[in-house]
Amino acid sequence: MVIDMDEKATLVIKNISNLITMRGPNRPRKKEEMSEIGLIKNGIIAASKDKIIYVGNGELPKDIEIAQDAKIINAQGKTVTPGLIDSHTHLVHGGSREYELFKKLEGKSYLDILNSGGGIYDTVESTKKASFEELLKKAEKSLNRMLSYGVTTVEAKNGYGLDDFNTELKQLEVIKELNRIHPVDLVPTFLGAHAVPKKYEDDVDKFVDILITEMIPYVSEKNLAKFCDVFCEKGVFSVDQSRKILSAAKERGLFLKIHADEIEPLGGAELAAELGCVSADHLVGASDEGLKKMAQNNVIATLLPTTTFFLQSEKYAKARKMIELGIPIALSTDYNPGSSPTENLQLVMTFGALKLHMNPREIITSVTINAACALKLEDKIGSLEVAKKADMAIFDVPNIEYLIYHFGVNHTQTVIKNGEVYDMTSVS
Ligand SMILES: N=CN[C@@H](CCC(=O)O)C(=O)O
Ligand SMILES: [Zn+2]
Repeated sequence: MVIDMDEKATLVIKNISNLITMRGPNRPRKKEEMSEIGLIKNGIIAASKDKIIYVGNGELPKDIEIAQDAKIINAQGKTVTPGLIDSHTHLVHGGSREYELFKKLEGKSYLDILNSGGGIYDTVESTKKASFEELLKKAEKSLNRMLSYGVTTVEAKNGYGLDDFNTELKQLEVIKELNRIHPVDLVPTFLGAHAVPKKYEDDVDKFVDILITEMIPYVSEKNLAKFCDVFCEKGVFSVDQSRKILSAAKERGLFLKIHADEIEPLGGAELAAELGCVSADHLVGASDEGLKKMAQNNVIATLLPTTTFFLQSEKYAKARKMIELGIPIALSTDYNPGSSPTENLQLVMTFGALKLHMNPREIITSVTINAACALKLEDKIGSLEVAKKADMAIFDVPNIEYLIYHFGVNHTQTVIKNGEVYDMTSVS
């Protein structure tokens, strides 16, 4: 192991029964690489403030000095992983949509509800009404919950203002403020094209034009987002409209994501490949041709199995086929008030096994290094290696298989974010 000897250790985690390092290249892992998790038995890891300075097994080398006030954690019987990364969320929104669940149970589909003016439009109304402070407090509560599940970095989208640009900006400002005050790092995504505003129903191209000429230039100038995203779906934004929006964002220096083929096979996967999107998300209906193109163009597939579950769809994304084709996979909660009202990434990992038939090592890869790649943060996070951020989760489980198997509960014992220690035993 490489050692950085200039810094004193301020945190040492020792006797780690299973240390999952995810060491390896800082790029998306695919095929068999997705099963290489860099497991160290009886591991030890040291950090100096917010950076990792040693990763190995047994004892620390003699030449690493331990600071007098260093925190020493004994992780005998525990499993340590890189801090988990939730790379697709709609964290900031007003209200909730519990009534919609029961409409779905009566047989209404997600798109039926949306097209009859409910769904996303309902959350748009609640988000418009909510003050900055109210949105901040609500999102902060969710972020605390995410941290408690071992999550240390979260992507967050706007998208509940639509043509009301001030509401979209309010959400992006909430994300910015949370990033400042909360230990979890947030990555902002501009999702102005989340649904067609009622006012532009008969002239969607007019709204696309506003996105391209007004909203995207403003967001990029003010540095309010790192990514741009579009809900490319039948009855929402077409492939052509999505292409226009994403191309304009790319020209302005934003990285691209796309909600692609969530329900219908529209050609979103093909578009992601054509435009060089960093990730294409959902993909339940993606065509085989689209998947092949994604593999050829190194587009990450962000899969959201709790959404498919909550929408009661029988068909899940074809994760095994994607892995076989060489598409790197990330797994995420898609936390949102309509189709995935959960902050629990550990639950998503269980669904990765039960519904996507991924093995435990592939699942860990999908919520660490591949999720880091989906946020273009692979140089800083996603694996436990010298010089990377001291972001880690200590789970009270004997192995990663157990973490996935004993489901619906929180296994986190401690979260380390930027070298700071957060005890989670009281919240689990
Ligand atoms: N599909 C579009 N957007 C979200 C759902 C948002 C909502 O229903 O509020 C998703 O990723 O599932
Ligand atoms: Zn989404």
